[in-house]
Amino acid sequence: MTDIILGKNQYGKAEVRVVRITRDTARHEIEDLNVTSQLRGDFASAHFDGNNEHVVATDTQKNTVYAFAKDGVGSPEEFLLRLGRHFTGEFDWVTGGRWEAEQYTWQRIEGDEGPHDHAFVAGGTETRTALVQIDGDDTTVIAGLQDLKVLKSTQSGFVGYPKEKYTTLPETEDRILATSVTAKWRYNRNDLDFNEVFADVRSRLLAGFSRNYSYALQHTLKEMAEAVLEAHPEIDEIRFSTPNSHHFVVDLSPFGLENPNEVFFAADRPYGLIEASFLREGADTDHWSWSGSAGFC
Ligand SMILES: O=c1[nH]c(=O)c2[nH]c(=O)[nH]c2[nH]1
Repeated sequence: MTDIILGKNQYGKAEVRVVRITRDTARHEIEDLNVTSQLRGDFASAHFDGNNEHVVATDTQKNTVYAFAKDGVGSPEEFLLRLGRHFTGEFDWVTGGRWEAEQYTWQRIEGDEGPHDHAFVAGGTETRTALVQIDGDDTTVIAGLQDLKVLKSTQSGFVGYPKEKYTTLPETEDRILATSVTAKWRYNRNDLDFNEVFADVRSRLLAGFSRNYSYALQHTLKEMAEAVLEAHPEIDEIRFSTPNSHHFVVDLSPFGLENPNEVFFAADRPYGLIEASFLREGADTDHWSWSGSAGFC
């Protein structure tokens, strides 16, 4: 018999879809989440002995998500912290875990008499994300957003790159810059008003994107990161994954027409993929809490 030991493992229920309507008044609130709960700890006997006495069923984890939603969500970060503290507090052998959520954006429909009380429209492509990682006494919260589509129609260029035998790209000092931002930022505290900080980070990301001339998407990411890290000492690090959604000027000369950056072909692929992390000086460049977050360098 080959000796086998158990390496890293975690388990739980993935993608629990929960919609919480707060209906204390006629003006309803909606919170729409996709929650994943994964436990880590001593689960060797389940893997080696067929003994499930430590296995808090994934079905139980799913039910806990729905039961906790009865008390309200509040913010995805707080909701995940409640779940994580519950599982690590309730079961001695659960020493940590990973709790992750996406929150979908719903906005009130503008009705005849202003914002509607209980009718909503999906808020475009953007999704808010949250992650809570617990390892023993360490709890780390990472907030984020994905698929936030932004574009500026001028004040962007790309020049000065190496020209060699495979280079055909012409330099430009006036192009469209467009991307779909996926960003995640790591907090150094857990006692925050997460909704308030999220709203402010989002608006600073947009301000950073739009503020200055862009020499490259790389340069603009640094502007966005700086806007966030300067204003939020409770954030140690922000990571980006951003496709450069190329817009090519269409050659209209065959039709005898000029095209001074007015008509573009919006290519969906291939796209440049620009990823970068920015940290407060002295922060941990490889913090353990990023483990399992795919799609970032
Ligand atoms: O903002 C850009 N960054 C690049 O790295 C790059 N490369 C490229 O071909 N175009 C661009 N644009």
